[in-house]
Amino acid sequence: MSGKDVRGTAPGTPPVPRPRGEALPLPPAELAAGPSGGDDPTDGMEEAYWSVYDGAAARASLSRIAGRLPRIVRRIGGLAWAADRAATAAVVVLQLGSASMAAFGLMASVTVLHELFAQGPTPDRVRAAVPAILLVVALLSARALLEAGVSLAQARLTPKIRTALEREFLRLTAHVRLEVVDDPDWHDDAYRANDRGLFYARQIVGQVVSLASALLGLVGTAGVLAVLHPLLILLLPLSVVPVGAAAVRATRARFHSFRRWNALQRRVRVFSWLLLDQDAAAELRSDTAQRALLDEHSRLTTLIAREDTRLGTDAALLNLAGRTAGGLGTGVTYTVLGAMLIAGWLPLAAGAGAVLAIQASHGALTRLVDVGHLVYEHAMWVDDLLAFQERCRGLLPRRRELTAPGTVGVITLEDVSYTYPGKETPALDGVSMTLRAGQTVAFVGVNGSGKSTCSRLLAGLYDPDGGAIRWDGVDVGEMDTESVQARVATVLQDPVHFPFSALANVTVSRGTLTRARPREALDAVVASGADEVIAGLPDGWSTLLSKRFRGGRQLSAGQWAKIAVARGIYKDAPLLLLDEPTASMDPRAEHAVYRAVLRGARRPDRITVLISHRLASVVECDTIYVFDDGRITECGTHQELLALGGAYAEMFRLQAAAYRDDGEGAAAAPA
Ligand SMILES: Nc1ncnc2c1ncn2[C@@H]1O[C@H](COP(=O)(O)OP(=O)(O)OP(=O)(O)O)[C@@H](O)[C@H]1O
Repeated sequence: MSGKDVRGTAPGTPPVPRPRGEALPLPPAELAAGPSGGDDPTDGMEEAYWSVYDGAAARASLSRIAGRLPRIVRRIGGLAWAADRAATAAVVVLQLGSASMAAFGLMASVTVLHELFAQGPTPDRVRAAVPAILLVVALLSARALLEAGVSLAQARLTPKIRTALEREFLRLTAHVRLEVVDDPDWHDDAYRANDRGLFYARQIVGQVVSLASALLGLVGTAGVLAVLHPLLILLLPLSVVPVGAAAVRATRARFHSFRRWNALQRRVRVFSWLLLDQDAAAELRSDTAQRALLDEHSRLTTLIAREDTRLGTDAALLNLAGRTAGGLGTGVTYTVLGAMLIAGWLPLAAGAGAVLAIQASHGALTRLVDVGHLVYEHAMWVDDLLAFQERCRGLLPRRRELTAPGTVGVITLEDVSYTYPGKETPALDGVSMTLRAGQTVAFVGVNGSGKSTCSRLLAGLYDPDGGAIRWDGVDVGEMDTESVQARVATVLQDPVHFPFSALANVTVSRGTLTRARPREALDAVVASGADEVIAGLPDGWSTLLSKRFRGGRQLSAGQWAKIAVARGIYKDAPLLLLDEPTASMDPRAEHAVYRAVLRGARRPDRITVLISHRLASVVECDTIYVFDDGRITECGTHQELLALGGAYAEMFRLQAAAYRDDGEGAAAAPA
């Protein structure tokens, strides 16, 4: 189709770039700043789908919590075991030991009381009680030592679990397919998992240990009570269950609240970040936009504060109701105990021992309910984090035995189409082309015509919905995705400004910040013109390229562009994609880059694709593809396309006219 208008437009009737779609209506005079401050301030904000699968807390009852706790403990135990077996075993053994000491201590205390309440003169009774008192002291000391051991083992275990989870979380989020990252729902999930899941993962180990300690303490003291009189055990729940129920209700309310407020919090963070961000600082000031942003930030935080107060008030009232009911329960317990003593069911010494044991059981059971609900709540966030990680595992790029070859002779696109998730019209629609090693090709066309999308498909960042991309006849869809990405170097117009040294900014394209190939690094920076930039830095290659750190340097946009081109060249890939890399460079620098990658240093084993709006820079390309509305409408050499007199010829003349120095300039350009 060389030299032809693939839409069949007759030469001489140039399809001048035109606006697409309906005529745009006037915008409204007033803008909604965001969610309103009505009953539900998240009105109008999309609820993320994560809330659908994670509504368990809102329906939590005591029995449900009790039913789930064993599974949670097993899960956290599994994480702990995987992180550090020795420390996990130590926590379990020492915890069991500490609980036994507590139970024996209580029994010894009952013996002390028994001796003190026995018949006979007081000095004799005290003397008789001394061995039991010494035993109590010894047991309590042993318990303190064992608990210190638990804390030490826990201190070793907790950071390991958190680090392992965080590492895995970042590994997964950094590797999921690119279109996943474009999905706002995924961002909600990732934000929540990062903000809450990782945070609670650190706390939950300690809480599970406290839960186990409370449970073991309860078993011990209940055992002591059973020895004194079995009826006493039945009285216990009276005083603590109401408190626990109130705590569970408060948890449920908190969870509801967070679910509603997650999206809002994220919005607040966006404003805080914009107000803090160094890159936004200059524009913020020149637009005098600080006040508008601060106003919106303050409006949102006021809504959040109001909700926090409502939540706190509800929790306090619930707590009060729970404690009142709990107090009544305790009153009933002691009344029954008194009645048992009066009826002679219990000797006085056993009654005093029972008071001690009831108090200890009461404490243990309250702690159990309290920590149990915390563990239940926090485990949901940890579960949520683990579920998110699991979901990310299903969103990773394709893994295959077959890897992309180190060199490629011909890349073909056969009728390739691609539609972005959530969009109805395709960004690429039936694109075919052949790219040969040693060639430089250009993609040109109006904004939004599909050039970058096509280059992202070539780079293996997206998979086509239809058609195929082949490397020397082999479908890329059969190859391991990351191996394809590793064989393509992409340079973007807005490259990432890595806050690393100048050298690491170049070497990062080969996946390392610490190792360099000196000769190749130098060649790459010379080719891109970054050599002069680096030579002008105080510490040369070692200069940190970020003002955020002491001693760091800030580069200009054009200087960053040169570094980015060097990074692309240094990757030494068989396919080099340059997506408007020179837009911010000065004319001399741009010229030098084109000399390096397009003319002088053209490599026989490399395919170079250049996307550019400056048509003067694509003149020497072997083939120029003209994109329009996701399709290729023309292709050929510069001369062929000029002769065709289509969209390319029109755009070229338009730009050329702007450079004419006869004073007519743009006025001479066709309308
Ligand atoms: N990440 C994305 N998610 C959804 N739609 C996208 C995304 N990126 C691009 N698009 C849409 O796909 C179409 C093609 O965009 P693309 O970036 O490929 O155009 P382009 O020719 O490179 O434009 P430009 O010259 O402005 O860089 C446009 O309608 C654009 O809005």
